[in-house]
Amino acid sequence: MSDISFPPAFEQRMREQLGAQWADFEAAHHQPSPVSIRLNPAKVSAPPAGASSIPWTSHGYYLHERPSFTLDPAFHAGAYYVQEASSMFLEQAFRQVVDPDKAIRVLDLCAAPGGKSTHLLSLLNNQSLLVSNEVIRARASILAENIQKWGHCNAVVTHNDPQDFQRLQGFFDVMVVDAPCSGEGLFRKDPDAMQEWSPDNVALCSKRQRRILSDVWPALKEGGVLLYSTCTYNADENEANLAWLQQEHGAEFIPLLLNESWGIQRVLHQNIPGYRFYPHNVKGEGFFMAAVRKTESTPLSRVKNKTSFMSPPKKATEQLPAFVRNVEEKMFILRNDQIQFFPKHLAGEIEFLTRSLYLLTAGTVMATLKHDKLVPEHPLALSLELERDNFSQLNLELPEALQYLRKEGIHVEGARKGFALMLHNTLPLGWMNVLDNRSNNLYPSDWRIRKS
Ligand SMILES: C[S@@+](CC[C@H](N)C(=O)[O-])C[C@H]1O[C@@H](n2cnc3c(N)ncnc32)[C@H](O)[C@@H]1O
Repeated sequence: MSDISFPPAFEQRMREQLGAQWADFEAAHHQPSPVSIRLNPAKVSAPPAGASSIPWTSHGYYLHERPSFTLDPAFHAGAYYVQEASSMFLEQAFRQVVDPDKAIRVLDLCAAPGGKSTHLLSLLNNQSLLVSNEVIRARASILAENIQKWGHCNAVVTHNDPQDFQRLQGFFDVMVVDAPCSGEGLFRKDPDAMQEWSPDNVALCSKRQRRILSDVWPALKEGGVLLYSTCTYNADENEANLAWLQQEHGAEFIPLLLNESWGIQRVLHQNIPGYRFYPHNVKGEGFFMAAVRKTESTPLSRVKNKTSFMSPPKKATEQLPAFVRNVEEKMFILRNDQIQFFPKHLAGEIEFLTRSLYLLTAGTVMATLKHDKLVPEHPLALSLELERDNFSQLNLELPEALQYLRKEGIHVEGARKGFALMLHNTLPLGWMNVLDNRSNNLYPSDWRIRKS
C-alpha cells in the first residue's frame, strides 16, 4: 500500500468537508484508479470482453486491467476514447436538459484533449453543430486529431481565448465549460498533482474560472444551458462560482435526476444544486458538475445563409463522389490547398464562425489538391462519410497493422493501383498509395506509434 501524504491545508479542509467520510476518502486513495473507455457507437457496438458498464452513460465501460492502448489498432481507428468514468456523467446532464430532436449549436470551450467533445459528438444529432475550442495551441492540435479520429463532420475546432467568443452574442444553445482547475480529484491518478496544489492556487483557479465564465457567457442564448464542470472538490471552484454567476448574471439552476446506487452526492449551496463525485462513493475520480439555464436577455447574432467560401475547382469537384457519401448534402471548401467538408445546412453558421474565430478545422479534412487531383488525407480514412467501397481494402493482422501504424513498409499484395484503405478487424486505419512496383505508407508521421 503506497503512502499518500496530502498537502496539510487540503487534508484539513477535506476532513471538515467530509466529516465521518474522511477515512473512506483517504482509503480510496490507496486503491488503484479504475480504467475506463467510452466506445464510438458509430464505429463499434460490442463491449470489450469482460468489461462492465458505467451506469450513467450508454457506451462507457470499466476494464478489468489496463491494456496497452498504444498497441491496439482500434484505439488509433477512433473506435473508443480512454476516459475517466466520472467525466462521462456529462451524458446524464446533456440528456436531461437537451431536446434530442432539436438542431442545436454546442460550444465545448475548454476542450482538449477531446474527451467531452467526442462524447458530445456521439450525443448530438446530425443536424447539430459542435464548436470545440482550446486556448493552448499544442493542445488544440491534439484536440483536432481526436475529433478527426471520431469521424463526424459536424464539428469545428477553434483555437481562441474565451473572450473572443463575445463576438458571437447569443449564438450557442448549449455550452460546456470543463474549466482548468486545481485538480484535487486527480490526486489518486496523478499524485504529482499534489505538488502544484496550494490554497493560493485554488484562489487563482477560482478567479480564472470566473473570468472564463463571464467572458463566454454573452455567447450563450437566453434560455440556453451551461454545463459547468471541474475535477476538484472545493466549493470556491465549484458551487461558489456558480452562485457568483447567478448574482452577476441571470441564471437559474437545473436539478438533475440521480440514481442513488451511483453514489454521486448532491450538494446545495445557497439553494444551488451541484453534483459531486468522491472516489470512495463512486467508481471513478473526483469530479463536479452543475447545469445552469441562462435567464438574462441576450441579443442574437445574425447568421446569413449566403457564404463566400472558396469552392474546389470543377475538376476536383467531379471527383468528390468517388471519395465521400451523399456529396449533395455536404459543402466542400478549399482552405490552403486542402479540401474540407461539413453538412451543407451548417454552411451559414460555419462561415459566421470563420469571420469571428481562428478555425483549425471545419468539418472533415478530406484531401489535398495536387494538380487538380485529390490526394486523400488521413481523416477521410477514419470518417463516417467515406465512400469505402470505391477503394481497395486490405485487412491487416495485428503485427502488420502495428507495422502500418508505425509508418513502416508493408506488403499490399492484391491491392489495385491507387489509394488503398488499410483495415484491422474491418476498422479503417489509414491509406497506402499502391504504385507499380512499390507502395507508400501514408500514415501521418505525427500520429505514428513510436513505442516498440
Ligand atoms: C480540464 S481540461 C479540459 C479537458 C477536456 N474537456 C476533456 O474532456 O478532454 C481544461 C482545459 O482548459 C484549458 N485552459 C487552460 N487555461 C485556460 C483559460 N484561461 N481559458 C480557457 N481554457 C483554458 C487547458 O488547456 C485544458 O485543455
